[in-house]
Amino acid sequence: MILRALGLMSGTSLDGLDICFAQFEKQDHWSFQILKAETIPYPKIWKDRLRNSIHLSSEELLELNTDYGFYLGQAVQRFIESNQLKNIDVIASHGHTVFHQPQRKFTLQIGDGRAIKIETGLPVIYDFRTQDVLMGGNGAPLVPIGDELLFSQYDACLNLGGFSNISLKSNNKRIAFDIVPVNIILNQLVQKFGKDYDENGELAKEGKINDQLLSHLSSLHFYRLPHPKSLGIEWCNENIFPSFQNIEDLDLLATFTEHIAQQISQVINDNQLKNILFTGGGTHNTYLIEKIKAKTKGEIVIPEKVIIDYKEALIFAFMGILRCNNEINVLSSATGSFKNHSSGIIA
Ligand SMILES: Nc1ncnc2c1ncn2[C@@H]1O[C@H](COP(=O)(O)OP(=O)(O)OP(=O)(O)O)[C@@H](O)[C@H]1O
Ligand SMILES: CC(=O)N[C@H]1[C@@H]2OC[C@@H](O2)[C@@H](O)[C@@H]1O[C@H](C)C(=O)O
Repeated sequence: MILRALGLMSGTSLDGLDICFAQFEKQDHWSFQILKAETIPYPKIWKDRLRNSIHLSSEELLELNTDYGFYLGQAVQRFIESNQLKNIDVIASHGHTVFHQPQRKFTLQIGDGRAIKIETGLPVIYDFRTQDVLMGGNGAPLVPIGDELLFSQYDACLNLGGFSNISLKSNNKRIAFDIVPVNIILNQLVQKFGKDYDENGELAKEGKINDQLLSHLSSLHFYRLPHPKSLGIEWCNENIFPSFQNIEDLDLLATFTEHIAQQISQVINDNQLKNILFTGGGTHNTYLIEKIKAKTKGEIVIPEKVIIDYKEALIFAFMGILRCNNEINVLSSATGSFKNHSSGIIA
């Protein structure tokens, strides 16, 4: 049986809405094919509205939830029409994360799925994280189910986004954890040069590594903690940015790029990973990738661009398909909930 789904993903960097249209087939195991994928850049108004969402009153937030749902619905309807897509079984929408406090048992991804259904007339699955949080889990990471069922040929899958995270098999269980902040720091450092990101690590290449800062960064407690563990901007504000005083910007870039490469290669080497799939925007940073390759014995697999840029949206599309079949789409070994489950509200 062949099933086709549209996955919608709004990443932490607010560059735009990732849409991935893919088909999935289950024989003895699941396989996929990406048919069309696109990032729709957010207009300034939407970037501002989403960035400001944490400061809204309850009423304003409810209004944003509705407005953003219709925005998503219209964006995906335009995508369907302009690409003349047919035979779509389901739309799976991650939404935009506003709050995420699993310890207090709530997480909020806005963008009402019912509005997407009204705009498109298609079945929609949304709100993938809440059920896991209610079941004692962290509501994240969810992507490991896709790593397990669609990318099992790799020892591990590593994402280089705002933060770097990895999922891998350990004692027959898929575990996942954050490794080190990546673009959330690099992007901030290059702002002084009037850039959004350090293209191919060109600026980092020009700087000199500051050994004292490098050894301070390596000594941070987080890196010695066992999994599961995750990082957030609050951790960077407390532990990373204050150590950047009185050091040249180019040297900071060089040192932090080296730090990222060291932490990632240590995880690869410690877990004796033989082949690791790299995805997420940071995979385009050739200088960073060269550094990681130089420090590891494992094979760093760089897939085609569409997988680098759309793997998360692809996996959300896949989670939608699993949900339609009432199959498990969240792994408790990755999120910490009390059992595997099939999550997402069906609009
Ligand atoms: N050629 C390049 N050189 C260096 N960095 C790049 C390049 N292309 C993209 N990037 C980095 O990738 C980032 C976008 O990555 P991605 O879309 O995976 O982030 P995200 O979706 O916000 O992350 P997350 O998975 O944390 O939500 C850019 O902000 C930039 O830092
Ligand atoms: C709450 C939330 O939106 N978390 C995101 C975020 O962006 C990256 C990281 O933090 C990851 O844990 C998660 O998304 C990915 C897609 C996941 O759940 O696997």
